[in-house]
Amino acid sequence: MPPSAIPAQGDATPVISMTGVTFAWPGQASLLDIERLEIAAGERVLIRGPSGSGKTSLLGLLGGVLLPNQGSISVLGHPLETLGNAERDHLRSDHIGYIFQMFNLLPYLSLVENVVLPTRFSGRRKERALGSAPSLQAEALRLLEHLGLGGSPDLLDKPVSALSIGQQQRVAAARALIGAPELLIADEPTSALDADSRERFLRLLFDECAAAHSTLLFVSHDRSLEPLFSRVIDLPQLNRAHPRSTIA
Ligand SMILES: Nc1ncnc2c1ncn2[C@@H]1O[C@H](COP(=O)(O)OP(=O)(O)OP(=O)(O)O)[C@@H](O)[C@H]1O
Repeated sequence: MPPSAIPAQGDATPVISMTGVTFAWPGQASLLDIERLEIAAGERVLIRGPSGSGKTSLLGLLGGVLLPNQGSISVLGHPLETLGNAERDHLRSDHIGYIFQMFNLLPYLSLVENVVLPTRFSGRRKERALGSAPSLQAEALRLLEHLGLGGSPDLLDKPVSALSIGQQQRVAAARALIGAPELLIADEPTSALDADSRERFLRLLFDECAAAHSTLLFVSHDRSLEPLFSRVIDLPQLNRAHPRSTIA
């Protein structure tokens, strides 16, 4: 069954399931050795660990961009190792929204054009976005407004390169959320912000994830964020390749 035909999953199907996964970058020592990890639908999970502990690599594995040396990773009940490259691409674009570390916004596009981008690669997300709004533009504007970028038409006309880091982060969040993907993955998107802005952004993100029924996987080295999440996974503790004691 192609991933675009993945049926709606009940809450009992884990959004992510990893078993016996090992991963090393070519020519390097083992980076990840995870016996078991399961993330249920609706969880708000913080994956914490110091710089270099493998957080971004783990996200690459979960999105099927990297392949494990051993073990099995399932996303929405689909073992990634059973899918070809094109099927993994479909699974990713249809069901996963990303907020990247550096946001990866396209500077020559407007805010709204950046936000609707995932719907150009995923018919499913386009359909879902149009299910709740009269047009993709209207849905993009709704998300931008909910994430605190409404109010000023001047702002919407600016190139994204002229936005502050906090504003770019909100555009990146709206882009990840459009079309209500089941899984939202955020790779340390708040590290450039002060503590108040970080918490404000996270609360908006949580509200939007809840509205879209999206499970949130948020990666950070920042311990102060822990109380905000429903579950905290300490990567060095989970990881047999680099247990806590061996990482400075
Ligand atoms: N593209 C790559 N090619 C080769 N090795 C890499 C690559 N990306 C990461 N690594 C290696 O994997 C290790 C873990 O990197 P990773 O980015 O997964 O950690 P991280 O916990 O996300 O770090 P940070 O918090 O600094 O972003 C790095 O020390 C590096 O040696």
